[in-house]
Amino acid sequence: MFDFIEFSLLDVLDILLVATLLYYIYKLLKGTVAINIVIGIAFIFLIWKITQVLKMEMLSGILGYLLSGGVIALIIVFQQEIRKFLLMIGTTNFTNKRSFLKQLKFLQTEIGSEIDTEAIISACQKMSKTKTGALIVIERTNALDFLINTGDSMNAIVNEVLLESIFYKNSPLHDGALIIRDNFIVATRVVLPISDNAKIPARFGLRHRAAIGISEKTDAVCLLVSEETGEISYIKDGGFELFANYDELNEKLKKDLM
Ligand SMILES: Nc1ncnc2c1ncn2[C@@H]1O[C@H](COP(=O)(O)OP(=O)(O)OP(=O)(O)O)[C@@H](O)[C@H]1O
Repeated sequence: MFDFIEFSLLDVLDILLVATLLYYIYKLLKGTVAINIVIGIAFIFLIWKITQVLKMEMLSGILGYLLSGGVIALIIVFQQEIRKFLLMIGTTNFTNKRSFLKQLKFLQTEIGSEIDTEAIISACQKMSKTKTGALIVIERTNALDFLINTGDSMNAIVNEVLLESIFYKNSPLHDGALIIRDNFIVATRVVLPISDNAKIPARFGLRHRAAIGISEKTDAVCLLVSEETGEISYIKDGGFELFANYDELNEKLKKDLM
């Protein structure tokens, strides 16, 4: 019955590539107003295809012109998003040899196997008690080099006291975010992209929006201590990860860094 459907290995590859592309576009646009525009365009595209199949010449012609001429308009409207998308593609595993090797799992190593999560969480606990604001970004497979340039690079092994002193209110390094790669603090005073997700409650300020922003655009995870409330937040994939206690937080972090 389905003899007319020819399906080759290339078609499978084609579908996989389109799915990957759509996934990245979705990841990039998730939570932004741009997603509504994309849904609108996808809808017009669908109607255009239907009108083509039904041979409705006039409507299909109008929609065809609209879609082809709209490409340039789209590039202008989505300038920022296209830039971020290319940046994200350019900084994923394949250009990062170290992460790429880890992805291949030849050595069965874990991305953050050596990261001293206990020291990080313990520092957060202390900063929470003193209501010291902190923003710690932990790199996973997406390289964060493009962010490091916005701050001061550093090369220090993760250490509880060091983390506390960096975020100490009078320290010249306390502002912005700190980046951890493997078990090293590789940058401080980093400026992160701010999320424009309209669903983030108004009580969360720029520190929270910055953590959400970077976790939307890359697969990095963030630990954040609020200066106002002392509350510790764990942010991943553009949202807050809930935890009941510090042991659970440590377990989650270790698992996510595998
Ligand atoms: N784009 C950014 N990248 C990195 N850090 C940022 C960024 N924007 C703000 N911050 C940090 O957040 C601090 C300001 O936090 P703000 O009070 O707006 O945030 P908040 O989410 O309300 O957090 P808190 O509960 O700690 O007040 C700044 O001093 C700076 O250190």
